[in-house]
Amino acid sequence: QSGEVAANPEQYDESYLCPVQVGQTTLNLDFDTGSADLWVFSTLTPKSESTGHSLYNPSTGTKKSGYTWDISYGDGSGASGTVYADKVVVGGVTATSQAVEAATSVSSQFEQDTDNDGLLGLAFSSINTVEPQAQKTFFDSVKGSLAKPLFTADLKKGAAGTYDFGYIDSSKYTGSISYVNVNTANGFWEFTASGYAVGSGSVSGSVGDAIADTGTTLMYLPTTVVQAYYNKVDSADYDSNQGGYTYDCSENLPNFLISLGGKTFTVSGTDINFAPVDSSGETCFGGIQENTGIGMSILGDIFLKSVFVVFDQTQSTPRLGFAAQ
Ligand SMILES: O=C(CN1CCCCC1)Nc1ccc2c(c1)OCO2
Repeated sequence: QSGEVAANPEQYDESYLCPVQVGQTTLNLDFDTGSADLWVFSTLTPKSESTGHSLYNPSTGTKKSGYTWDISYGDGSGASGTVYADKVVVGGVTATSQAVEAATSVSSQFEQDTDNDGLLGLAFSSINTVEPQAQKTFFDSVKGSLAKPLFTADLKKGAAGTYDFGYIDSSKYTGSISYVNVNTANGFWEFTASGYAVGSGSVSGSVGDAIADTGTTLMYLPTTVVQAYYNKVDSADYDSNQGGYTYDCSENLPNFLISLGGKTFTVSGTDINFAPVDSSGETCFGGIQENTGIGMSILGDIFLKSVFVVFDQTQSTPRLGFAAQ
């Protein structure tokens, strides 16, 4: 089988939500290549936490007795609950007995984002949080039945993009796809990014160890790289109250160039201009921030909306393919 699903941006492209049939209900889920749990708001979630969300009703599923899950994300958000097996359909691709993690508790960030009805993890199943037995991601559940064991991400700035499962749609990118090998030891789509440049010119240095993470809004890079970037933005400075680099919204940001698999990709300065820090619209928060404390760089949506990405398990070593879109 193969299929295509829309990826609809929230305000400021904070995250992208995709319609997914879970049991007999369609939910809008955040496809997250940085985690491996498929969890949903449910009729088991306290009403005080689930108002405004679409809810999965586990009555259509088969309860996995004694199974629980509990996930915490890098931004401090999290959720936990119990586990059911049920039908999950994404863009016409069907997992007939997918582990569906029903939330019995969610953190305030999820409670407040009423567009988001849960997450569909697309990292490696080795980091799934279900106890006493880790469960397969949706991709792992359907991989064997896909025309090709791969999926692609084509996210866009302020417009609906797509995730495709089982095929590469050559109309969604330009030029050739350049591939890098993935290290799955940490359960992420992790690879080594090469040189970078600020503004224009030839790339140099090295961004290094990085993950492709559709569930993270921004780009988190080494301090040296981030300082080199904001040195080219006159009004920029690190604002500890905001927890990152801010600048005058009126200032034009330089492009950021990064070399992956021997090909240089350009993230436009307009894409790096993330959002105002408050309703006055005077000061803006940058889409490139420091990776301090994370342990690797994260190429999140700010980067991914500039490229077409292939998450490829056609070979014994998984690969990431990047092309300009
Ligand atoms: O937490 C996430 C992504 N997460 C995906 C699931 C929804 C909530 C956001 N990313 C992240 C990962 C590491 C970080 C970070 C953010 O901020 C600083 O370090």
